[in-house]
Amino acid sequence: MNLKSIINLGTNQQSFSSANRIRTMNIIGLITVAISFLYSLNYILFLDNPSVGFINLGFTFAYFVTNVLTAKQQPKIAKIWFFSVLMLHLLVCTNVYVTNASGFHLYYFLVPTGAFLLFELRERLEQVTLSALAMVLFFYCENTVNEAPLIELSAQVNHMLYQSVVFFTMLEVIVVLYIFAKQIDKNEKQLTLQASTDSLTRLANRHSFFTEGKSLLDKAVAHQLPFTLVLIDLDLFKTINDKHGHLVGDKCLIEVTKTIKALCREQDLCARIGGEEFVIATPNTHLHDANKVAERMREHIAECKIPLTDSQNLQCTASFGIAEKTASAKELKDLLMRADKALYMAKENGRNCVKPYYDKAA
Ligand SMILES: Nc1nc2c(ncn2[C@@H]2O[C@H](COP(=O)(O)OP(=O)(O)OP(=O)(O)O)[C@@H](O)[C@H]2O)c(=O)[nH]1
Repeated sequence: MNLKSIINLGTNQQSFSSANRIRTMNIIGLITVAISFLYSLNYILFLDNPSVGFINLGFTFAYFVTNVLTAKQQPKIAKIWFFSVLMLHLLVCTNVYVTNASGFHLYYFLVPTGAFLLFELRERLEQVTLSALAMVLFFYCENTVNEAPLIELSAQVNHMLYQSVVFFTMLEVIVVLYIFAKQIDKNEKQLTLQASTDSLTRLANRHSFFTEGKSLLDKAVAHQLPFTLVLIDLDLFKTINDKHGHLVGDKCLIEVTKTIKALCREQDLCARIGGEEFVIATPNTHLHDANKVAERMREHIAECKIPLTDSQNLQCTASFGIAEKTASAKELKDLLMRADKALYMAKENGRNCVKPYYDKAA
């Protein structure tokens, strides 16, 4: 089991944001285990106090239980357990091992930050209760003097410990914020992708086509470059759905997408703008060139075989309407209207053919 799979423990079957929180809990759990272990070694090896070192190893093990609980799909219990162990540990450190001059109780600052970042938004009670408890315990530790600490520390060592607490607190805050900033960035990218992509074919959706297509067309107009729209509509698709079912219909759409994509260039914008309607925006392309590509696409679609059974295949065809940008059609909606008129002619002409729209004014 590598580090990545340990970090991902318990994230199966969780929603995207819950999985992120669990992952972060696992990372914090492991970091805390490491820090607590280092302190244990410090007590045993450098401060010559094995009993405190071994008590601390017990806390180290307790922190590790957090990761076991998340692995067992108990994320909420794992988080409550982690913060409870942390707060008890800090109390023991400050009021049993040493004194508040060590600054151990400053670690209580991590509790509200951690609780609000790690618990789900709906787990308000847990967030508020743990934060309030951390505040109470911080002030309790700050205002009580441990008269009989298990380890007597010099002012210099206390100062060193105090600095190490501040260092690790800052480090943990930085790591947590970094992880969350990365997750937010990843979530934003995923949401943007979902909002602009058709889930079945993974092509750009209607909304995305109108924004990206407009920008491509505007560039073509500004630089006086050719620009052509190819509108594609599967023939008698309703019959395919009715005869073979929607799943076969979906397979058909996926196969047609693959065929179209394979014949598109990098700069072409391919989108699914309706149920069985696709559009390709082809920058830097004249009508006659787009016509050739569309003709090739039509042939490839008609040759495409969608397996129904071991011995039976389904073949479908598509009709094409093409329109080029002209002086009288410089808007995406004008071009789409013209391509749609040409497509209507293709359907009228018996389907499975390509029809260009000729601008009479041109
Ligand atoms: N399987 C499947 N079918 C869809 C999807 N979106 C739309 N459809 C179907 O596509 C069919 C479109 O039918 P029509 O608009 O009548 O067109 P057509 O049967 O292709 O006829 P022509 O365009 O005249 O050749 C309808 O039956 C819709 O239910 C989808 O995502 N998956």
